[in-house]
Amino acid sequence: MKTVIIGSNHAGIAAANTLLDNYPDQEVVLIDRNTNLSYLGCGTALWVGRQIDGYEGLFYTNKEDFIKRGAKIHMLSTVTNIDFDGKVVHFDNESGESVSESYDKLVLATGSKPIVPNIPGKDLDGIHFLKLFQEGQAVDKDISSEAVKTVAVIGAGYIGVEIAEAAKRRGKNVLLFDAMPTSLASYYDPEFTKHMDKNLEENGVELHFGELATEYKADDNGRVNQLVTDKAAYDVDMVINAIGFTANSDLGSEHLETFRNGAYLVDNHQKTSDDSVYAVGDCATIYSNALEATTYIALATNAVRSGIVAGHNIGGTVLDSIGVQGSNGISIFGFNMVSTGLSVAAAAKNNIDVEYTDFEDLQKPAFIKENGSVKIRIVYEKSTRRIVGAQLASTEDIAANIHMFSLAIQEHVTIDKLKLLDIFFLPHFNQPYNYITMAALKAK
Ligand SMILES: Cc1cc2nc3c(=O)[nH]c(=O)nc-3n(C[C@H](O)[C@H](O)[C@H](O)COP(=O)(O)OP(=O)(O)OC[C@H]3O[C@@H](n4cnc5c(N)ncnc54)[C@H](O)[C@@H]3O)c2cc1C
Ligand SMILES: NC(=O)c1ccc[n+]([C@@H]2O[C@H](COP(=O)([O-])OP(=O)(O)OC[C@H]3O[C@@H](n4cnc5c(N)ncnc54)[C@H](O)[C@@H]3O)[C@@H](O)[C@H]2O)c1
Repeated sequence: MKTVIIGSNHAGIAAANTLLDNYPDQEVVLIDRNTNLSYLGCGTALWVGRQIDGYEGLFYTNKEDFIKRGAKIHMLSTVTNIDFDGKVVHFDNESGESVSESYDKLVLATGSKPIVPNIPGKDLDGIHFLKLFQEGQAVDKDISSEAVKTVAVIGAGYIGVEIAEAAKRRGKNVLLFDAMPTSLASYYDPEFTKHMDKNLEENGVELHFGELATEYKADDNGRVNQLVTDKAAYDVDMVINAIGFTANSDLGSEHLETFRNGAYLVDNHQKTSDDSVYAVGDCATIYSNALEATTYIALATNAVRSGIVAGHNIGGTVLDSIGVQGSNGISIFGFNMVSTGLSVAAAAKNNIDVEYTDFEDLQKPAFIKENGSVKIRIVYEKSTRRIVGAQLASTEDIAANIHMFSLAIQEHVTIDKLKLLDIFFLPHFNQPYNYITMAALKAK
């Protein structure tokens, strides 16, 4: 059995690893247009902001490793066309020749592409995106220039907020814009984002929310020097666009069924509408246990798990995807936020009638000196009382809490089941009347 995988980043790599590690008879071919594989984009802001020494540690595998394990891998090779009936993938290889690979099974792991703001001046010099390693290098180079004093970041989602912090850490004036009235509006309710907004402001990031970029203007050399919005004009030396990703499904969208954003529609084996074709990671849909529906969530964590599921099903072991909660986290200037499932705002947008319960308390008993306050919100469906989301914010390390809520959503746990849940107590870590128990007990 020969499997061709198009795209060898997180999702494609996970599918390839699963096949190579578990099914020795499988012939695996990887094709990718990039020079590198396995780049952890999550490290870009850490590297650009000089919180880590360099980018070298941001790759976890390479071409040679796949060759050693018996796979064939074509890097710098762009797939131009797929003959789904004849089961052949056509691509331009590293030498520029048009070549092909036949397949028994095909895995589409072509990921996502940044959404481009469609405004005048969008192609000027000094305007960046932040997806590929090479784009991270370009941003780092520009930020390292003395001439760049003011950086505008368009989009205050995860990439925008993280790179705004990085640019600030490099001593730049940073202007952060978003169409929404707060940062991180897709992940948290305003009661939580207001703390992140305050944190950004206190650290010198200038916030411009509810303000839309309408034009980028250039100097005589064709480099951006002004950002015009629906409210004002700002002199800037560099722009970073981060207004979200969309699925990169150009190769198969005419042949395969797709979701409303163009992502390949897949079943719980990651199989598309073509029996021989699987799709994984950011180019595919995913099942949300909170929504109880198919949706689109571009995250590396989902990419890895979907690659594993596809790999096993292709290899011959039936493995059902268990769906996801879209769990995510962010840490900015020492302030941490994590969320899973639906916020109250996201539930409303999806016509799910919810209640929520909030609580705020110190992480540890007051007699412990190093201690921060934690704010928690648990969101549950009114009719069934199943938990559909949770959000936490603190200067404390609260990250691991969210995994429990992720499992609760996956397993349809009700808010009432959480009230007397056995949660250990040790003053080094938490309180006997801890905020999870207290929030659950307070639920209406
Ligand atoms: C700056 C940044 C920070 C992030 N931080 C986090 C984080 O902290 N946590 C998290 O969970 N997620 C994070 N993400 C999201 C995460 O990186 C993506 O969800 C993940 O990369 C998706 O993996 P993928 O393999 O599906 O797709 P991609 O990473 O998009 O890879 C797709 C691959 O397909 C190749 N390809 C596409 N078309 C073709 C073609 N025609 N021919 C050949 N090859 C092709 C591309 O070259 C690429 O290598 C971050 C993303 C960015 C950009
Ligand atoms: N910490 C993490 O887990 C992490 C880090 C980086 C990226 N990612 C993932 O990568 C993907 C891409 O990240 P992203 O930050 O580009 O997307 P995002 O969806 O997190 O944020 C996009 C932001 O852009 C705003 N926006 C949309 N259109 C706009 C417009 N015309 N003008 C101004 N603002 C506009 C939205 O309101 C939103 O706040 C996401 O799926 C994200 O979850 C995750």
